[in-house]
Amino acid sequence: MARQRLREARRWARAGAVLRDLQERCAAPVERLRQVADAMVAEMRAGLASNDSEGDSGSSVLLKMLVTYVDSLPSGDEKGLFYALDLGGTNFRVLRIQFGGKEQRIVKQESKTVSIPQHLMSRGSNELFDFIAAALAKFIASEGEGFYLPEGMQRQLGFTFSFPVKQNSVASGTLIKWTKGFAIDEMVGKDVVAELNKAIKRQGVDMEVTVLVNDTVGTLAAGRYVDNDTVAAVILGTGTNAAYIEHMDSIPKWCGPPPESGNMVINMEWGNFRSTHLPLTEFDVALDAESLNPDEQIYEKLISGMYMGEIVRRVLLKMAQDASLFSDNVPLELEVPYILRTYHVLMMHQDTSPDLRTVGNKLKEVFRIEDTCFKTRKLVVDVCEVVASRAARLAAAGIHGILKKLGRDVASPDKQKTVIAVDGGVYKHYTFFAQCMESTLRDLLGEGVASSLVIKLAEDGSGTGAALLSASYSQRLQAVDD
Ligand SMILES: Nc1ncnc2c1ncn2[C@@H]1O[C@H](COP(=O)(O)OP(=O)(O)O)[C@@H](O)[C@H]1O
Ligand SMILES: O=P(O)(O)OC[C@H]1O[C@@H](O)[C@H](O)[C@@H](O)[C@@H]1O
Repeated sequence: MARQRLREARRWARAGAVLRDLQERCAAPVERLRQVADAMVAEMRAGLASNDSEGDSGSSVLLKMLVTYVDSLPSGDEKGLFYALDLGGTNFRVLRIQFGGKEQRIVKQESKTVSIPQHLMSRGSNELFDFIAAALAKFIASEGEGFYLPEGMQRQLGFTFSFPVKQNSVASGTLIKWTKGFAIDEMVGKDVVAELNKAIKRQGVDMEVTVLVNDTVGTLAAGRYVDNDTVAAVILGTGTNAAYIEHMDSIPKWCGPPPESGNMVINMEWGNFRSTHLPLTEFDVALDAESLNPDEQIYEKLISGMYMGEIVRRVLLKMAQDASLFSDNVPLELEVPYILRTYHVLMMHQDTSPDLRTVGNKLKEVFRIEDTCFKTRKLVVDVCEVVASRAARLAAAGIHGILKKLGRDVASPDKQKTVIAVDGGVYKHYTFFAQCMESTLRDLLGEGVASSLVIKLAEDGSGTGAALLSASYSQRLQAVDD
């Protein structure tokens, strides 16, 4: 018995050592976050100055700081029926909105979400776009009461594409590289609007793509539609990214006449950020090496939904191997990459039951680990907390970087309000993450400055924003034709 207790004590000591090491390596104190924010600003400047950032995925510049050709955001006067197609990392959505101008704003809106079959993420581009166009055709066929298309008008579509694109105009652009779980090699370098248009034609649908935007740009447009003080948008979903409104005189790589507004929305593609100040662990290094895009999107792999669950799994696997945390043999499912979703992590992390019953159920459901004791469940929660806290704090540092670049990290004499629109399944559903990110931002800014900063959920903003931009740019084209 005594030997058994000794063995037991040693096991817990080893498991505890893995946790303490993780806590040390994931530590993101405020001073380190300030260094991350400063590094983000430096990379923003580099991406705005370097032309090679726009082109190939092999460019030396970390942040592509992509010019979006969106130089003016919705005025609120948008009128008419517009469609949007929002292709994200996990789902895609089709939506239609009847805009009623300044007074009526959004008169009616309908949408349908479709999860993207895993196999379509790595097959041919025709299969992916035919699948999307077929869903779009079906959705258009269900257009009912309350949506009015003027006689002879073609239906118009805003296309939100949540991957890095080199824009050639507001309505066309070529795929620079895939990220998250996509890997359709033959599509890299192709014009994504041309691919969609061909698939729409194959469906016999008469529709024109009037804008191509990143989901951060769509979210920014949607944020601005409800609050004129919106200056940036952040996505914390399957992947992560940010867009913001830059002044033309701060974009050295821009050549040609400046747009009338004097502003340009920049798609930062901040997921590709990296810095020696980022707290990386052996688990992050191994995850990156075994990912679809090794050595890329390092910041994204630390903070977004596709990866948080996988990091937690890797830590639990080490605890199982080094300390026989769950039993003498390692459960087979614990070795399966990406079997643990961020969705599971938030469910376990936010378990308030006295015996952590939800944690026990998730361990059973995902890894077929039965009869865990409270101490084991508590350790699992502690691992979730470390991974989610690091992610949320690093996201706050990124936002602090944008505020610094815009000079909005200091108190303004007129107490100017700054709004940042945020969307994505992690921010929307992972309450602890959102709260930790916002409290970290307050620590970084200080209460004075933080009191004029608003972080606002722009629910499904990327699709709404794409429809809005489709409306505002087609009206702009109309004005030019008249
Ligand atoms: N309750 C939840 N429901 C759906 N996704 C969630 C939830 N909680 C966290 N997530 C995470 O959010 C990500 C999906 O983000 P979302 O913005 O919905 O899709 P997309 O990235 O395709 O735009 C996934 O990585 C998922 O793990
Ligand atoms: O909405 P999602 O799928 O989480 O995408 C967020 C970001 O994911 C990144 O991987 C893409 O490079 C960005 O373009 C995108 O904005």
